[in-house]
Amino acid sequence: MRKASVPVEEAVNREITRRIRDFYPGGRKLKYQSPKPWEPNTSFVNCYDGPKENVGYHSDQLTYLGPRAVIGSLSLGVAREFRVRKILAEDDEHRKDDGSLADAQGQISIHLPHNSLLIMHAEMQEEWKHSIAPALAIDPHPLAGNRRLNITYRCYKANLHPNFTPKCECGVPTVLRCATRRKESRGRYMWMCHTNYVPGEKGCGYFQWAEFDDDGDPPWAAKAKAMVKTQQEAKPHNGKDAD
Ligand SMILES: O=C(O)CCC(=O)C(=O)O
Ligand SMILES: [Fe+2]
Repeated sequence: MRKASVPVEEAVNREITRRIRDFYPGGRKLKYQSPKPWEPNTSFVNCYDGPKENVGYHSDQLTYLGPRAVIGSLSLGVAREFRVRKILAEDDEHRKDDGSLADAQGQISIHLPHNSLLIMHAEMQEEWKHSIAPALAIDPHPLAGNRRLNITYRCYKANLHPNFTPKCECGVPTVLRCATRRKESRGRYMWMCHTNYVPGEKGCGYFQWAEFDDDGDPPWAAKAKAMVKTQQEAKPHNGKDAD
């Protein structure tokens, strides 16, 4: 996982630069996107054992990643299908008479063969949902058999550690979400009670709009940086001290 993170980091940074240059308005990074090179410090592994195992449509949690997060996603083993669809506001004009949004949401399928890298760029989690569809049939892989392994590389921001983010009335660190439902608030970020998202549990209903500067850092970024630096300096040295 660590070994692969090196070529993944290089490829992702190369593609971020290319995307900004060739596709973003004015050749500039998006508002709230980090201007710094992408450095993954966290990864998650998923194993899909057999064709039926899947993950439904979702966007990834932004709580520790912050706005406009980039995620590198490595596929190993059995080839599977990654699907993406656009998130539309509930009041979007695309809604059909029967209330469905299916047509406008579209659906794009991306084939993910063994050893491929998919990059979820800065607009992905806020504007799109993604899933791994169940497969009707799969071609077994010589090493992995019926399994597909997926490693997502992510960059957790030190200033979004729960030591710094707002806590709700339950006393628990809140989660960061992006508003998608209503046109007027679409694209704004909010801190919300985490328990609201635990099935069967009622949270305290805590809600606060989240503010970020142009580079996606929260208002407490300078304080957080100073505290992280102090903690690092206070840590005992790992190497041997000189005699
Ligand atoms: O398996 C994949 O390619 C996607 C996994 C995923 O969406 C996730 O871990 O959030
Ligand atoms: Fe995901």
